[in-house]
Amino acid sequence: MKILTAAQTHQLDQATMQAQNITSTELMERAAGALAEWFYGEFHSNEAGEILVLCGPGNNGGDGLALARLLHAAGYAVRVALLPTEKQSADWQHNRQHLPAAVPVAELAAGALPAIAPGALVIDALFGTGLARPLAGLAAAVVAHLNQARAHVVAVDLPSGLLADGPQPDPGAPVVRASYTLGFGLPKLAFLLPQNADYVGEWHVLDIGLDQDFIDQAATPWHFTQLADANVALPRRGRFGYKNTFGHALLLAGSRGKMGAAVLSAGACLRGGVGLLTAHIPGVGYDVFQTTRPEAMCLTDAQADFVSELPDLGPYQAVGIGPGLGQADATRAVLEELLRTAKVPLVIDADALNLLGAHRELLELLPENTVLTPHIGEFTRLTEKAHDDYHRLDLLRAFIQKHRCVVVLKGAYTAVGAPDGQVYFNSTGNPGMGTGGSGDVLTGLVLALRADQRLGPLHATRLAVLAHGHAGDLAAAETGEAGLIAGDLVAHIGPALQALTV
Ligand SMILES: NC(=O)C1=CN([C@@H]2O[C@H](COP(=O)(O)OP(=O)(O)OC[C@H]3O[C@@H](n4cnc5c(N)ncnc54)[C@H](OP(=O)(O)O)[C@@H]3O)[C@@H](O)[C@H]2O)[C@H](O)CC1
Ligand SMILES: [K+]
Repeated sequence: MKILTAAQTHQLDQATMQAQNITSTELMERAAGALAEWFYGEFHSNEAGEILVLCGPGNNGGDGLALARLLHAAGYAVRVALLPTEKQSADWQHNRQHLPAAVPVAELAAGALPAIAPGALVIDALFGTGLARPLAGLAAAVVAHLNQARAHVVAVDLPSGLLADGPQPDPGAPVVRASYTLGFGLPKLAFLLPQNADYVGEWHVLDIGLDQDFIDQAATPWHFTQLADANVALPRRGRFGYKNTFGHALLLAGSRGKMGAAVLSAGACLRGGVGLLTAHIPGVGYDVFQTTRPEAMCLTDAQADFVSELPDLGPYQAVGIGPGLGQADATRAVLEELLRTAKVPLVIDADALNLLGAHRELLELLPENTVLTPHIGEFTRLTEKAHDDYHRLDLLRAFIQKHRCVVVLKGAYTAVGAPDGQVYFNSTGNPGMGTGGSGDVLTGLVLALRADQRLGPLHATRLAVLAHGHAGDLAAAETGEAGLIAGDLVAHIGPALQALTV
């Protein structure tokens, strides 16, 4: 699914009207209908209490007026408060005229803002994608008043005051803190960034039949990967597939006290469908590794406590390095030798990323399409401290294009960046996955899919991220989010991949 800018969204509206030969009023009616359907499912008219609809002067306010009419017709108690302005959009006027007289309407005024009881339902239809500048004056006062009220706010299209696609020009200007945000057609970039989470709340995208041809042709670096995405499905295993098709992977992992990372990562690689797995680990880990992962082969390093040797890479179709590795100088040398000599896909995580961050000259050695899987802290060590989430995305795009690699920037909506600068946000996963070892599991899964000879680098990585999150969702359904541990992720990789197989 693509993510478009506010400007592209306006063009998409126009293209939809043209292609489907409908008026903007009809499109607004569809939007309001979709909003109302969501409401019927979420809040029963007997329990909703009186719903306050705050309407701005543009089409966002028009959506609010149309929704107020539909909710009133469906038996909800509704009142409307209008932001006074000199001009209103044509569809606003149409929907104002069609609002039944039985719905109370008031104009918002500075000294007389409407009383909002705690827990009341409020629909925020003040501003959407037409926001042209930070909120000030009466509009800002209304939003501040609303945020203080501790109401349940449902934002239409965007929380008012928030830009769809870029940072706030005035961080001091107020933005509605919504419990729910209901967008149309496609998610917005703003929905996916942690800095906006308190404004956006739980978001949903409602289908209003927007023109697919326009969407297909629209240029954007931003995408949203969902379970149903055909581009990231796992091909079924042919009856005559054999171990070589699925590859022989090498995993360099573990150090004294961190052998669990190697065990978890190896487990994920095996459950990810790799043909064969060999782990190269420090001597200290031999017993624990062979006992817990009898399906894998095991090479032990001359050093007991850390990895100091690179084995012959001849037999392998992909190499992963990093989980639990430590940052010994001899380990840095192994990483350097790997980068200089590997002819097969590489997956780099955890302490191997920290070594890259501490020795940035090594970044020049990264083979094309190497997969790096940093969390935000590790990414900062590779680049610089971002001043906000949008800046971090700029840094991500600059990094992937410069180094021609695939970066998995881990977070609530993990972003997979490709060497051509395209970025794919992941939709699966839950907060229970913020637990030790979760990243090691992802590394093992990416490694398995990079070893799979049927998948390209981006396909393998996006699929691994999607399946990892889905495994987390399947696991959390059994354990709850708090009880989720990384081993549960490993146990659910099989069913998660099964669900993604075509
Ligand atoms: N496909 C869709 O997404 C559909 C979206 N719809 C809805 O339409 C809005 C976008 O409507 P638009 O009229 O373009 O914009 P807004 O309603 O968000 O706001 C425009 C008006 O607000 C004024 N404005 C802008 N910024 C400020 C501000 N900081 N303070 C005060 N006033 C502001 C602006 O006035 P100008 O002076 O800038 O001209 C406009 O009056 C979208 O979000 C959806 O909700 C359609 O209903 C259906 C399809
Ligand atoms: K809004």
